[in-house]
Amino acid sequence: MKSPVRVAVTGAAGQIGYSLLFRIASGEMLGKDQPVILQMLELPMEKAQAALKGVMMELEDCAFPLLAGMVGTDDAEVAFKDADIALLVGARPRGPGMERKDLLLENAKIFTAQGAALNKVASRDVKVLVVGNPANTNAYIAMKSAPDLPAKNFTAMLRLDHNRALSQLASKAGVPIGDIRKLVVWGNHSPTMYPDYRFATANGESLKDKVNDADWNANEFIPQVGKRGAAIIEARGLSSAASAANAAIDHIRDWVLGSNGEWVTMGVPSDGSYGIPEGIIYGVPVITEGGEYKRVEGLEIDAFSRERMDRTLAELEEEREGVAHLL
Ligand SMILES: NC(=O)c1ccc[n+]([C@@H]2O[C@H](COP(=O)([O-])OP(=O)(O)OC[C@H]3O[C@@H](n4cnc5c(N)ncnc54)[C@H](O)[C@@H]3O)[C@@H](O)[C@H]2O)c1
Ligand SMILES: O=C(O)C[C@H](O)C(=O)O
Repeated sequence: MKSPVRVAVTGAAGQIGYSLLFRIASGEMLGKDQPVILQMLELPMEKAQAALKGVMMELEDCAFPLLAGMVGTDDAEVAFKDADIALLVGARPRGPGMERKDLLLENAKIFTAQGAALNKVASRDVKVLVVGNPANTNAYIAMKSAPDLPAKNFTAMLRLDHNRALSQLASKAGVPIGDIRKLVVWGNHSPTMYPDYRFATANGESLKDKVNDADWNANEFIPQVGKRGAAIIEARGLSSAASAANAAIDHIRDWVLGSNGEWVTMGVPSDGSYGIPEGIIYGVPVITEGGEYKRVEGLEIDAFSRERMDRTLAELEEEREGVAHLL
């Protein structure tokens, strides 16, 4: 039997938490042979703590053989103690009509405090995934607030965007989702993101050549993927939860267990490649192996792509400026 992995989840009693925790405990994230200890953080408020207690009762009632322990707390240093993986979900979500920018300052404070707590008590190898919005900039804040941890350990979730793009492309090209390779979503998890299917293939065939529709790309695919979060909020009255939890599972599973040579999108601190200034947390194509991610390098960036990539970068730089006084 493997020794248990400590998985911290913040916002554990929220919508995403409720879709996420049970799948982690059942082995869908780290494997059916990997015991986990769930370390769950919620706000120090009676209602949030009561809801967390209820979630823990339900976890108990599932009798998951892989669930080797549980901690429920309102103290980040307890939740992050020796954590191997930290899923930073807890933050205020957007409501109808709100832009991600509206959340920036409100949620930023959470990530300075949680970055500092991770810095103090988490495993030095902790893998951090920020889901709470604005996810890229929150990951940047947490990374900057944790100077003793390697910057590469901090990532933001663009996997939901990647998965959304996969579905849309599969439907347009008339190919099974599982056949699609080499898709990427560049940049910020916001409407400026750039889903890029120029390199995508299905069974070796170029999907750009197959689809051959620049108008669809510019006027349907890119905006629809970018605005999908708002469309879900409009339809549900609540932001996406099950699909977000699913993407978080995909992101961590691939990071830990490997992507078998396939491209996946992760928001990671830039190394300066592709004209993205170092340190900015930007969605890029990566291949994961042995618990590490490696950027796909040397892709050609044409003029259309450059313009899109610079636009989403400009937004990230603006967000970074907006929180500079907190760091
Ligand atoms: N990156 C993505 O693709 C993506 C997708 C969907 C949602 N999101 C974001 O994820 C976040 C959570 O969404 P949700 O629908 O679960 O929201 P929710 O309101 O249902 O749950 C959030 C939970 O976090 C808790 N919380 C708030 N501040 C906290 C703190 N400082 N420490 C611990 N817990 C805290 C709240 O009490 C609440 O239970 C939102 O910011 C949302 O916008 C991101
Ligand atoms: O769009 C939102 O605010 C929620 C989430 O980020 C999403 O993309 O569904």
